[in-house]
Amino acid sequence: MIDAAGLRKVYRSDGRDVVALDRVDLRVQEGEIYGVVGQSGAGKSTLLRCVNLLERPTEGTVHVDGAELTAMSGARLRGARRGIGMVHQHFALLSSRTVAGNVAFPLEVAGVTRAQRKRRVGELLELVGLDDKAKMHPAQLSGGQKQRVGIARALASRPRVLLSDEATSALDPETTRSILELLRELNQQLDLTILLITHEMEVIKQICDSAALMDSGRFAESGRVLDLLETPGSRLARSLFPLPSTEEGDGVAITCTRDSDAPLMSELTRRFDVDVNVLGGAVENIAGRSVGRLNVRIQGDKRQEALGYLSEHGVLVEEA
Ligand SMILES: Nc1ncnc2c1ncn2[C@@H]1O[C@H](COP(=O)(O)OP(=O)(O)OP(=O)(O)O)[C@@H](O)[C@H]1O
Repeated sequence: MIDAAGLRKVYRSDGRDVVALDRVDLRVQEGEIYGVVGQSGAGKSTLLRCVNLLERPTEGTVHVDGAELTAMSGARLRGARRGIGMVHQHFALLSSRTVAGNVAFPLEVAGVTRAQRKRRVGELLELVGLDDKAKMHPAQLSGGQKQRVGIARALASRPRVLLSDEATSALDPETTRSILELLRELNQQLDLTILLITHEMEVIKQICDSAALMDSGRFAESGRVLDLLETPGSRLARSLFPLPSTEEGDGVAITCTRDSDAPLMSELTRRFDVDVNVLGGAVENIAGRSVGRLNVRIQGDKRQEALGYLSEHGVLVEEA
């Protein structure tokens, strides 16, 4: 759905070049939620702005829904952009307009008739759970409600793709969760493809199917979240699901991302006559799946065979 290839963006600042994007390849499949996470200055906002051509990349191409945006300009580009909604960290609402007036704004710009606007605004406010707030002004709303207005406005022209620029960064944890749940519902109900940027691992954990870790204008890692969790040494996996640290130096970290019918631990002790000691760990819901990460100590003559057995059964085994 989104295919950006070889994206480079160089800004000229104070007489020197700043490379904000350094040959980034991004592929977001139709219907998925893709999160880009990284520290401040990593290039996340630049990437998002290059995807909808608010910023023209210095090099590289961007295709969205099969159309090459980098080959367009003027009215054609503005038309293509209607298929891409955007939500902002600080909501970007018009304070003089009501909630309904804010949501109607892009429809007015697009020349939609008054009757159609009214119907569409009603549908959109219902979709985001604000049908009783139509006549209020942004100043009368909570942060979460403002973001719901921002989301409704972004969906006004029925885009197939939604870009989210730190949509939950200004919100408290509980409101963040409810906005993320809303995004997940919209993704499923409307088959909406979502590309979001964030600096919060929780966002990736809660709703993303795929993710990339951005560092100095590049993707240090990218892929399906569950695949990354099964990738030895993945930084993203470690940040997503850190293992509780233990005093023991000989622990083995094991990560299990699939449901297993086999009682693996008791099988280990039976088959290989090893002692298994759980030093710490947790089970969390990540990308819609229960993922377990344990720090264990396995002792016995057949320790290596036991670890091999775990690997054969799809468990990621990382020795200290
Ligand atoms: N218009 C600009 N002119 C010059 N340099 C810029 C411009 N916009 C961004 N940069 C630089 O490009 C780099 C990437 O910035 P960008 O805003 O994309 O990072 P980010 O990961 O989104 O950071 P943050 O989370 O703080 O918004 C930074 O070094 C930044 O200073």
